[in-house]
Amino acid sequence: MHNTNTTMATISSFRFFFFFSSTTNNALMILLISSLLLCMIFIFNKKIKSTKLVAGGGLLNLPPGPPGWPVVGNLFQVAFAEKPFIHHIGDLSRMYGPIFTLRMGARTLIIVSSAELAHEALVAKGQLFANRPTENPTRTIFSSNKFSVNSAFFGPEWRSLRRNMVHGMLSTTRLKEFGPVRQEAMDRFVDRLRAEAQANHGAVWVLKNARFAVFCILLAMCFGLNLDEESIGKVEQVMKKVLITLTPRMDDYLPLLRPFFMKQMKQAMEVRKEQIQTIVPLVDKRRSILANRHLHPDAVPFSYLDSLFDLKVEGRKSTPTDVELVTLCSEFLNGGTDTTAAAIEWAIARLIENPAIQSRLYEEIVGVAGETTVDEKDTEKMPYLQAFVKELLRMHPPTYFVLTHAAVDSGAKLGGYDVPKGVNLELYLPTIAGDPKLWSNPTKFDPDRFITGGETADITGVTGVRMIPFGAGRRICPGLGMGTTHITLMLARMVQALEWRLHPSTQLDFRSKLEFTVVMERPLMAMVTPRKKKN
Ligand code: HEM
Repeated sequence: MHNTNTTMATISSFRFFFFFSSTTNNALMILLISSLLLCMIFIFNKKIKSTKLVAGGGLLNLPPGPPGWPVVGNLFQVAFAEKPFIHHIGDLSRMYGPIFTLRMGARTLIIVSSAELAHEALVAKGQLFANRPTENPTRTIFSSNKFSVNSAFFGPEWRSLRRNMVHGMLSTTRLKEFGPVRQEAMDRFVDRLRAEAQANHGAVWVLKNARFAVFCILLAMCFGLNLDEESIGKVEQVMKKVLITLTPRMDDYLPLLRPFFMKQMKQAMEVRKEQIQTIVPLVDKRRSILANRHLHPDAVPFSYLDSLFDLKVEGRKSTPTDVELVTLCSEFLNGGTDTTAAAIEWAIARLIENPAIQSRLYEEIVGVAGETTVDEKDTEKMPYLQAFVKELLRMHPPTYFVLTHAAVDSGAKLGGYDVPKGVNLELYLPTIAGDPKLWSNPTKFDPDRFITGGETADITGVTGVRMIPFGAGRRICPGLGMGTTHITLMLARMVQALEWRLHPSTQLDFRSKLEFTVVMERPLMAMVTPRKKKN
């Protein structure tokens, strides 16, 4: 999820309407709304004639905007709607087809929602649409002027950063080296769940615990430091603040309003300062360990940060500065935390909904691991668990959209339509993985579709797009392997150690909301019972 350190902030790029609920000053509000009107009238007249333009009518069942002002209808409806318009993308694509244009203030978004067009954009014409759009001033600061893998323009700088992340840290070999770190983090995770259950009559918060567990692993991989829980918690809080700060605001869509957002900009700068003050000491600590290895025989042998210290980036003379290291490390931490935790929350909800699936998973785990604690090698021998994770990512991709893409050059065409250079290209995932033309009974959660059902899915999208929870093509998530490893191992450990049931005071509710990633609208509180054997 994904700008800057923000896998997720870009993905939640439609949450700017929340701004309204947090503004208290009425006079400022009136001023803002009048400026907004003026802006709409004067700025947004250029049209992309070739794709269908959603002109307000139909969206959220509100009356259409005045003729000739397509943006007015949309922006107002989006800004004042109680529900995020993101929930209406499916309706919009049914109405306007798999490619349409939305005008959001000064930004133009082309929304793509079919497998065919996603394949064309990301794979067949991947090179043409592998760029990222320009950023707002807040993001530019947090991304050190687009010096991160997810935010960099398509070009040599991006290639160097991405190659380093993949080979330096996310390759299969590196992933294996960090097996013991994951195993230890999983032991602590299961202990935490047991302790929380014991203290709360069997109840546990799924998302919060999963988030913390995966954050611990990523932190160890990123800095190669063994931190205590309190220090980990502090870094986690700062990273959360960063994500909140990067949530798009009204002035991102209407830059003329920026003078009214000076206070928010100042607050953002304070968060950036706090982020730097929190991360730089970790960078220094690792530097000192590397300089005095003989004094730290138990130190983690390698970390992502180590690969960055001497990184030669194409087209640059110097290695990354400390502030740039903060940006790159934050991207690493944020990229895999909320995405994985969200997947775990949905997974547990599905296990609670389907006790038969839960029993089958447990039996598979016991059948392979026996009396021992299940590990990564065991999970490779568990076809049902693998199918469960695939089905999970099909029905509950942790993000609604891949990160925003953009055309590298002018003249690019998608589905026969023009895609101008400065436009945001947004690929919507749920309509692809839920397409009845591609999947049998797509609304049913059924891991067996991948076993007895004969359905297949190449989640990289190379051989055809059917479900692409990690995107596809040049910008595909480099953490695909690590993300699925974490989800699979966490689930195996959670099911082996505990039996999961619904908390009596709650109902299962599969509605979703955006909180950096797509999480359950009502955070899942589950009841757990330790399995007889102590794992
Ligand atoms: C379940 C886990 C994860 C999911 C569902 C996920 C999903 C995604 C998606 C949809 C994208 C956008 C692809 C595009 O723009 O076409 C992305 C990009 C990215 N992800 Fe992940 N991700 C996960 C885990 C991770 C992890 C563990 C890391 C690293 C530690 C990571 C780092 C990144 C980076 C750096 C990018 C930007 C790639 C680029 O622009 O070249 N992600 N991810």
